[in-house]
Amino acid sequence: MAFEIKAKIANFGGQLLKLEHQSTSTKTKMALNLFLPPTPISHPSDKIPVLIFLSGLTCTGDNCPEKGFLQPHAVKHGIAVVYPDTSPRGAKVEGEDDNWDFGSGAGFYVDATTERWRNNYNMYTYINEELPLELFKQFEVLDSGKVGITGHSMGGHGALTIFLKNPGKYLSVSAFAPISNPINCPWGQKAFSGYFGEENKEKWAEHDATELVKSWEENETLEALIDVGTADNFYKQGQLLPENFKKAAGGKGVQVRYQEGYDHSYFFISSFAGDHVGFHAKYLCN
Ligand SMILES: N[C@@H](CCC(=O)N[C@@H](CS)C(=O)NCC(=O)O)C(=O)O
Repeated sequence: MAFEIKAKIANFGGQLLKLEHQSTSTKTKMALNLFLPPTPISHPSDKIPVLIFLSGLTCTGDNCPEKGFLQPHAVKHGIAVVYPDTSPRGAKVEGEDDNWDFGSGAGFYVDATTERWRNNYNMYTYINEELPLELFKQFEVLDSGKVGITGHSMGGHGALTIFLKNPGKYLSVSAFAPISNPINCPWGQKAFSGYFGEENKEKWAEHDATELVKSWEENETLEALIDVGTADNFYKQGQLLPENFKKAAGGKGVQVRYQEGYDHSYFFISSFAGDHVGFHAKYLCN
């Protein structure tokens, strides 16, 4: 459904709109932030390209605009940034608030198939279909043909899988410390067991970037940009496994950069936000 504009906040010369709407995918109210760069815009279509940023575990759509700061770089390139939430909230699913890495704040950008979760936990459809449809309907200035996707950690997993599952729909993809091979890490195994069931391994593979990239044939190239900090404890614990993704991608052009001394936090994201927005601008702004 249409968005209610709860607030407009001046930010880096543009405006951060705090939006809320009723979602048919999650059957809950969903909050998000939309950052609009200042006009005039100078893109061939006269519309504003869009970059979707998917956040990680425990986050809402507020963490990144408040601490990740993609906005000044988006202003430089004339790009809008969408910061959605990471799960439904208040769906009243039994146990949804019991874990920080499963349930609320941890929707994993999948459509759940298990009885308990499937009514509300449909973040794949929400992000990939409902949200853009509603945004392009209400904000006609946004360019529906110029959309890129990025994200952090669980959101990096969301960005990579949503990009790979929809060839041609998104023009660019990047990720900060993504969960790159969820079927082989504790976070992913816990989430996929809950959302798909322990036995449904076929479904698990459908939402695993490392599995998906093996069959990626779009021109045989995949110019993804991935950054991972070498001091990231989740990387050290084997939750992220970017090396598995890189290996599975073979010579397809995936760039994985290991950033010396950086951890998993938004200090890391803000440090490389400019590189990522610039990377997307190459594909979105021509
Ligand atoms: N709460 C977790 C940490 C979760 C965490 O680090 N989440 C990341 C995303 S995977 C994050 O960005 N958290 C929010 C923040 O730092 O603003 C813990 O206690 O280990």
